[in-house]
Amino acid sequence: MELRSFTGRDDLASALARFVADALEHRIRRDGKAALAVSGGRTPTRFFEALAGERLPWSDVVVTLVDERWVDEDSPRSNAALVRRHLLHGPAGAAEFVPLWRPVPTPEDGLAAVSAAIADLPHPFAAVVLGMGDDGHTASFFPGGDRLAEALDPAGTAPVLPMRAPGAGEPRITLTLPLLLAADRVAIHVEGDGKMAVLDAARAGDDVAEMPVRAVLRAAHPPAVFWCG
Ligand SMILES: O=C(O)[C@H](O)[C@@H](O)[C@H](O)[C@H](O)COP(=O)(O)O
Repeated sequence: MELRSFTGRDDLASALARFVADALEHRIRRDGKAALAVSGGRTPTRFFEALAGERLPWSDVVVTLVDERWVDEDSPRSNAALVRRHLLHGPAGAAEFVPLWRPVPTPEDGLAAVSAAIADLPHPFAAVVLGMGDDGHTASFFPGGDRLAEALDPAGTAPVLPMRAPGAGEPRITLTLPLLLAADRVAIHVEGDGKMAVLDAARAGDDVAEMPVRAVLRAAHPPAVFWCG
């Protein structure tokens, strides 16, 4: 992995926004459209606001999520609601947004529709921004996840899978590893000394089932890790 360290959260947010905006501009110049997949959780808010301030041809950008909790957008746990609130406003509101949640009871019920919507996006993605949990999960690749091996299979062909895991809270839906790693640029965004300790532990071992983020750290085209203390 390539570590990019910052002294403050705002500096990190600006640099990550530029890293993503460069990738989007490049893909738009080449293909006319570009897709971006972002993570939810608590970390990305500042980055979303910085990215929303980038001058981009936003109507040529499609935004989706790396993963989603199976909750409607009124829930405080909805990643889609977070993206709408902090990224898709002002000029960035012209971007198309493809959410991963559908108003059906389970991720299995929504899987066909979500898979079709993801297949329709411009591929490969220009950029993917991942987060990381204290248990070493990334996207919804959780330790103990019921479909973890399938989601991490480098030869897997499903773009999207449901995921249930003890540490996941509600059922989830996630883009799969090969789709994410095919992106032009992959970043992992982590903040705080605790997350750096988790990253160090991940780098020190091999067992992907124990810390699934290892599958991303060891990718042939390794991610850029954006970190600040
Ligand atoms: O929906 C989610 O939960 C995420 O996409 C997930 O993979 C997240 O990136 C990590 O759990 C880190 O979350 P925090 O930023 O809240 O620590």
